[in-house]
Amino acid sequence: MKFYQQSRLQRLTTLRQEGHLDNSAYQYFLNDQGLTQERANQLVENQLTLFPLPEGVARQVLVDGEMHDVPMVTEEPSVIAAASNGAKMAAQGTGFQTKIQNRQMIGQIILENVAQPERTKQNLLMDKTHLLEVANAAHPSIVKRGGGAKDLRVRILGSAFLSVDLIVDVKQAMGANMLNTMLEAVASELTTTRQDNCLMSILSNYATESLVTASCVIPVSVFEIQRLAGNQVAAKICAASQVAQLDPYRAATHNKGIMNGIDAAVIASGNDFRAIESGAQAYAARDGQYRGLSQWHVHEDKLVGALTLPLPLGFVGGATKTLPIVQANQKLAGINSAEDLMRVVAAIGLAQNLAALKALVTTGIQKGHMALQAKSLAISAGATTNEVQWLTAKLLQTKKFDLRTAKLLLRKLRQA
Ligand SMILES: CC(C)(COP(=O)([O-])OP(=O)([O-])OC[C@H]1O[C@@H](n2cnc3c(N)ncnc32)[C@H](O)[C@@H]1OP(=O)([O-])[O-])[C@@H](O)C(=O)NCCC(=O)NCCSC(=O)C[C@@](C)(O)CC(=O)[O-]
Ligand SMILES: NC(=O)C1=CN([C@@H]2O[C@H](COP(=O)(O)OP(=O)(O)OC[C@H]3O[C@@H](n4cnc5c(N)ncnc54)[C@H](OP(=O)(O)O)[C@@H]3O)[C@@H](O)[C@H]2O)C=CC1
Repeated sequence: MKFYQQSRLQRLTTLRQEGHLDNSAYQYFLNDQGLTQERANQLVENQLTLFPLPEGVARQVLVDGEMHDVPMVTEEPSVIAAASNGAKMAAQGTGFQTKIQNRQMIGQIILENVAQPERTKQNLLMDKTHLLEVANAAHPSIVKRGGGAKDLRVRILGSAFLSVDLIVDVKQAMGANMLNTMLEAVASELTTTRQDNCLMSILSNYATESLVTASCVIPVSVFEIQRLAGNQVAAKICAASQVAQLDPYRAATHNKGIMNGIDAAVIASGNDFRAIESGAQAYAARDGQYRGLSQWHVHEDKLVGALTLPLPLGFVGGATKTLPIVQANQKLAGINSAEDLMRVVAAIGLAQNLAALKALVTTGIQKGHMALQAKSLAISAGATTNEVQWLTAKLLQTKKFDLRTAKLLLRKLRQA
């Protein structure tokens, strides 16, 4: 029986037997030892309750020669199936190859009312060594870990603003808090010793010093479907990716498909998904036009895809220790560092994109998506656990995926 056809308990047993869950992680998932109300009350303000979301796993995601089971948290049916589908197709070629271009965070101190921007810029740059020392003195523990402030750059914004950009090696953390501490120390130094007008200081989520690329090369024969030859499907996937380079209306949806996978994996990893979303969207508009983050082309008889985006993810810090499930997820995913996480999350984004594009240019999205969405429709219509399977099957038969039809069918079942 396929993994996704098994019951939840069977799936957990399979993962344990295959060695992907150790006993503590297995017990954690089995007994649903989620967040307690007490812990939640310590995490956010005015806490009322917990908001549960389903967590599933995309299986056998081949990244740099290693298989990963990637936990994904999402409310949307078909996302995890699509990620698994994309990963399966990629594994029939090279799997995903990844490259981390850098892993540093950028923070900004904004100066306002700068009378002589170019002169101030040069003065600040001359003071770079001292300012880096001030930054590092504000967070000495990261320096002991081999990280810390590494560079300082200055950009003139408009006629009277300057951005003093601090570049920090944050090691295994996402680094927002440590960066903000450093930035405020440097801002205070600028105000007191140089009388600069500091408007604000905060890290930038446009994390262009934390770029990662995932790519894959897949024989076009993998894409053969019904009447369409593999090379025809591959050509259509390339054409779809080209449209996302030309049209922001299509690019936004193309990128939503990528973020279906990325957000779900990022949430499961306990990272700040708003930070990742904002960085990815800014990067998509980096040359002044908003474009698709991934591109596909055919080379000889292979489909070649690549996705590059900023993924400043943390393996420690943030919610990675405060949400107990994150440690179980890290074990399940076989992730041991921030770099592992960046590679796997980028791969999931490309897998998700491939599955969506293939569906769009062949059967259309509704066939696969609605087959899985029908279950949600059945639940929305009020079906009980015992009725869901019957109603889902009926909806697929009628091919009418609306609430009215679902309610009507359910009423008929109950009257029978
Ligand atoms: C839905 C599928 C996967 C069906 O896929 P399929 O090809 O019709 O079915 P299949 O039975 O041949 O399955 C192929 C593989 O998919 C996986 N798979 C198949 N079913 C399951 C399942 N129940 N649970 C877990 N995994 C599943 C699994 O890996 C399976 O291989 P197998 O293990 O059988 O050898 C396919 O049609 C697909 O990938 N569609 C894309 C769906 C999608 O992208 N959904 C997101 C919502 S739409 C959206 O928000 C984004 C979008 C589309 O707008 C982005 C864009 O426009 O670019
Ligand atoms: N714009 C944004 O995106 C903003 C985001 N945030 C939030 O900030 C949080 C992330 O900030 P972050 O600074 O990462 O998290 P934390 O404040 O949790 O700090 C991480 C800490 O982990 C410790 N640590 C232990 N081992 C390591 C290691 N190997 N490498 C690096 N650090 C290690 C360090 O402390 P020590 O060395 O002292 O042990 C480090 O300061 C998220 O919750 C995010 O939502 C906050 C403000 C703005």
